[in-house]
Amino acid sequence: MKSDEIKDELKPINNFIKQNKQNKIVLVGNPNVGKSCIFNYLSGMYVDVSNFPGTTVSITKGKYKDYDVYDTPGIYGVGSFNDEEKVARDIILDGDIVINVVNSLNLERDLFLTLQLIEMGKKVGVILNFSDEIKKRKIKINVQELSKILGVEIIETTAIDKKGFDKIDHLIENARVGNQPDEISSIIKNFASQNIPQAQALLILEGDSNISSKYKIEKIPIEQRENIYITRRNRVNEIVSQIEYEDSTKGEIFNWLGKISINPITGIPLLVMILTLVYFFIGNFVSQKVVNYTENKIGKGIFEYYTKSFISRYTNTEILTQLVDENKNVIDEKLFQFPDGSNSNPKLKEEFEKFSSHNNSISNFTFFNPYVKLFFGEFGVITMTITYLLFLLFPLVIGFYLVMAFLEDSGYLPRLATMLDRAFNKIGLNGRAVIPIMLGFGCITMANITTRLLGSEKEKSIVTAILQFVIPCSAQLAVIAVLLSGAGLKPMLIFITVIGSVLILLSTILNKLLPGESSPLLIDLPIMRFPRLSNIFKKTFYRSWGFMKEAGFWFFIGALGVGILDLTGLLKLWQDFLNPLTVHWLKLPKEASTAFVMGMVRRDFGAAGLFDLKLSTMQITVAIITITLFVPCIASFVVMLKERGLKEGLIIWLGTWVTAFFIGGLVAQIII
Ligand SMILES: Nc1nc2c(ncn2[C@@H]2O[C@H](COP(=O)(O)OP(=O)(O)OP(=O)(O)O)[C@@H](O)[C@H]2O)c(=O)[nH]1
Ligand SMILES: [Mg+2]
Repeated sequence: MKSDEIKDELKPINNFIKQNKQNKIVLVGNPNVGKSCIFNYLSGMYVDVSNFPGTTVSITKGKYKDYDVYDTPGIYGVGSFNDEEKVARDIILDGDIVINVVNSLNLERDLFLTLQLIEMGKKVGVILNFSDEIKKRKIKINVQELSKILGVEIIETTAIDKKGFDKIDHLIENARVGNQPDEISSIIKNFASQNIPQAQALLILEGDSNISSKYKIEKIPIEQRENIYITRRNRVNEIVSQIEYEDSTKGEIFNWLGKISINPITGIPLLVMILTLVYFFIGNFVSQKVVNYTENKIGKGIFEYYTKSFISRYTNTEILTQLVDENKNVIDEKLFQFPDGSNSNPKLKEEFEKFSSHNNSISNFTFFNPYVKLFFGEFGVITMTITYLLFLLFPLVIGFYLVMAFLEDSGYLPRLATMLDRAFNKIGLNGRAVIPIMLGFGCITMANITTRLLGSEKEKSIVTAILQFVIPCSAQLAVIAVLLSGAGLKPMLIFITVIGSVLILLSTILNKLLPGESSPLLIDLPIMRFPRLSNIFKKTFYRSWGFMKEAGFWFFIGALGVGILDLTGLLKLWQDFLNPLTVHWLKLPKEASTAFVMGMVRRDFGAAGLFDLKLSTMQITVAIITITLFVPCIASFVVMLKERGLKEGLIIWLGTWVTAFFIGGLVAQIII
């Protein structure tokens, strides 16, 4: 039906409404929520009821006691986007009482309209329909609390069985103007002086051109409308998380957790607690126990040992094998030299194999041929990369995705995003950015890829920069924690202050400089519950595998790149260039620059290289600041180039070098 036809069709209704002094009740709701079922009951008339959204496309009028009752087409909002909306809008504006029918299963969706009706200043009563369905699904809605929050009367019904219909009279008699959110009422007040009723004023603000032209108001900027929508959407999320939960003791506890997780005052301490638990799981269990085993026993002890032994048969090799006790003290060691490969000296080879077959033996292979070294040496493209990828990174990535899937499916992550949304808005992001940033504490490469879920290019750029500059990955965090552990509180405070300031400065500047808009947080808040484990495992598996498939190759490319830099002497040159800066500006021993350059291969190498140096407390502080700010590991650099393009990637990369040395040096000049 075209809108003109509808207008024509409405004329008689409008005329009729004007003549009629009786109270007008309008049934309003999203499509397929049971309005016509209720209308049929009230009016005793038959209106087509079907399980297909959009069954009612025009207005039907009936009588109930002294009231005129109108059935309207299903709408998602009062406005003028389509014909159904226009028809419904006119009737709503004219009605005395709005009975808003809501599908209890779809509160996140339906309450959006409820809030709008209340904000219009209409007398509203709410029917929560589909009670049978929510009972089946063991969902509970705290109706009293919802009624208190909205400030209107609410009843529960099952329209197909006419259950709860005995309370409809009570609902009609008690329909009233609900609670008005401050944000909206203050904007609407401006219109009051122009004699525009509240409902019309709201619609004008929401960009309804029919109404604004009627009142001769100029076009309202689009931001205004978006602002209202976002505020309303966020309010719906907050409300739903407060009143909906699983019908069990467990459900009530989870509902309570959901409630406190969304309010910053209780949510931040809860976040700290959750992060502590995550730290114990990832930091203690996965990266200490699991990775220790996979990296040292399987990666180095089996994979690298056999690969290198095999290679050593054919090329000039020196092997230092040490036997160690539980405390890693060397109890015995032997040096085996095979200038022509071990195959040419079977006796010594046998001796080596026997000696190194001890349980607690560690063998260090030195290859002299530069190409063999490039692929199989200490930082060999094949040996190190495979150990690193499969036996260190893979378990860690699984651990991180597991935690994220758990937080996501329990309903916590969307609430965290909602809670942090306001703070993130200040730096040009929305709450969703919390996901890549949290993943960054695991692996920056993994987080780089996850920036794809952000809404706009601007957000992607800002988060990528934050990840590269200020977020230490888990490998680095471990080293930072060790370095800080003996150093006391002061270095830690300096570290956090400096890194925090860089974070705020960086994101504020980028938010100002980068063109484009950040997208609003449109997120549905699911019920808080204990997640289904099978779902979590499935998610974790697909994500981890997907990551390895996507990023694995780039780790090889990165390692090859650094290997070639090393072979050609460029790495040394770079190190020599950094030496004076390190000594005079950062006030660190010159060997620290080796640690920095090694940080390009793997960020933790960089930090680990610092263990061997004798550093004062303040030098430690400078070193960990520099290393945190400093270039990402080569794999994350390559993946960043792929995600963000050559230009942006290189700018960020160079930016991190300059910032790291500038800020690190500045701190050094002040505190050392
Ligand atoms: N299980 C269950 N089904 C219901 C309930 N109320 C309505 N239905 C079913 O939901 C479908 C839609 O009902 P309608 O009354 O046509 O909904 P409506 O809001 O008028 O729909 P539109 O006119 O399309 O916007 C029908 O199949 C009804 O049988 C309820 O309380 N429980
Ligand atoms: Mg209908």
